[in-house]
Amino acid sequence: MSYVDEVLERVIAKNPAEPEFHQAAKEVLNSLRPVIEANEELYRKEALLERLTEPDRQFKFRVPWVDDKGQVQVNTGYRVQFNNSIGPYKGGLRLHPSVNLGIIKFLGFEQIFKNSLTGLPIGGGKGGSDFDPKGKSDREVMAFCQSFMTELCKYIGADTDVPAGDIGTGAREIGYMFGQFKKIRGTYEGVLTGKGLSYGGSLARTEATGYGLLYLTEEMLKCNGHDLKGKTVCVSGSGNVAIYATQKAHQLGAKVVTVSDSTGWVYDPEGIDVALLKEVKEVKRARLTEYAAARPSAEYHEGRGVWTVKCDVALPCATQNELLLDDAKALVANGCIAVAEGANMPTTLEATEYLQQNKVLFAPGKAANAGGVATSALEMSQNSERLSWTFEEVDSKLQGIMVNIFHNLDDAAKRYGKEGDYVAGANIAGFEKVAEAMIAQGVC
Ligand SMILES: NC(=O)C1=CN([C@@H]2O[C@H](COP(=O)(O)OP(=O)(O)OC[C@H]3O[C@@H](n4cnc5c(N)ncnc54)[C@H](O)[C@@H]3O)[C@@H](O)[C@H]2O)C=CC1
Ligand SMILES: O=C(O)CCC(=O)C(=O)O
Repeated sequence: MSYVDEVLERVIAKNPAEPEFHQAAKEVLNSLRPVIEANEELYRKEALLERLTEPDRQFKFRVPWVDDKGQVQVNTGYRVQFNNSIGPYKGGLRLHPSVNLGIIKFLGFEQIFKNSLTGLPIGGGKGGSDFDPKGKSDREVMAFCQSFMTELCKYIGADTDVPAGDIGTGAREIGYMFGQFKKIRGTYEGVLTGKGLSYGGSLARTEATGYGLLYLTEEMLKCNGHDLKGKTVCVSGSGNVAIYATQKAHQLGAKVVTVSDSTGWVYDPEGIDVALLKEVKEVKRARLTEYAAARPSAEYHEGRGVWTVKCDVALPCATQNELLLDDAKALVANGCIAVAEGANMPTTLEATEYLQQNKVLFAPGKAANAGGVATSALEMSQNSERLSWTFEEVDSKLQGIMVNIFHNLDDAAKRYGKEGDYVAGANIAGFEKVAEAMIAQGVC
């Protein structure tokens, strides 16, 4: 049996009932086969893949808090510190009822390679809780965040592990968590990123994941003889990533015609009105029905359906496994030329394979959405030097990082005879640096 197959079997046996983690491990290890085969003796002796697929450590803890009726509620908190061979653990905190250990492990595993691709010194980690901020009062969210941080603060620090936002964790939640960290630990340090601008946050971090997605997509299209300008784009989701992806797509001359949330989706043939979307989602925290009610050109549909709309470019920006094989077939049938993942692992393995077989340019999330964590690393740099950079300075560094990521993964794919396979390219380019650092640091 090949080394990759042995390790995949081991991952499944050792981590039962964690399908998302199995899926991420399969995607990465299968596409690393040519690299592993070229170095098999060394990697086997080093047990490199066994070490890479086993988190350094994982924390699971009780998060009790009191709701507005005086009732005690109990959630489960997680932090998985996956790999710190190239820098302190770095990765977001997801607050969503679906969160479990397997989901946090898939996200933490992906983060290792994504963070390596940024070219910045950050290792991979992820955390979160099954707490649902939806429908909770600000006081309830604060109570949860304070309780969550009361435990998490034992394991994190500016040079150890630096969490940030993800689904359900935005500026409000980061603020409450930062306040509690400071109160308990008594230090003022860059322990979280995505902070507010008045207390150490970086300009452009809010926009970074969505903007970065478009910078990479534009470069991928350009290098394949296409122009983003004039293209019709379908976006899914309507959170942080989706909003700023839509905004940047419009700035670059494309037209985004869809967005979605967990209950429905909007088709707006005149182009999504970003100011209205921000008002509905960021200010009112309301459903997309409110967007459709205020916008005469928009149609609202219940359920899923974004990928049935004819588009040139598809940007899944909601959550994992939201673009299925049938969706991929519909995109291909409608002439879609590119898919770039704003979310983490939004495309199933079967759908990815179908898109690639049908010559759709496919940029995987660990490359395409790396602008968020890259800008978080820029926030860490600013915190360390006690300075703040301008929006333009951060945005231009972000743009450079995203263009570089594309060329690095394009080169890596070519080096291993997989030209145009950006999934393989991203995994290989991300893996090479981490593998070298792990071997250089000995058995640890
Ligand atoms: N915020 C960031 O900087 C980064 C986020 N990501 C990824 O991007 C994705 C979106 O994250 P954010 O925009 O930050 O979160 P968010 O909480 O701001 O928005 C999430 C969006 O996804 C939608 N959504 C959630 N579950 C859904 C479901 N089952 N079906 C349809 N829609 C659903 C929500 O309605 C919301 O519109 C996630 O996969 C996250 O891991 C990746 C890199 C960085
Ligand atoms: O900004 C960060 O540290 C993490 C962003 C994130 O969670 C991700 O890249 O998926």
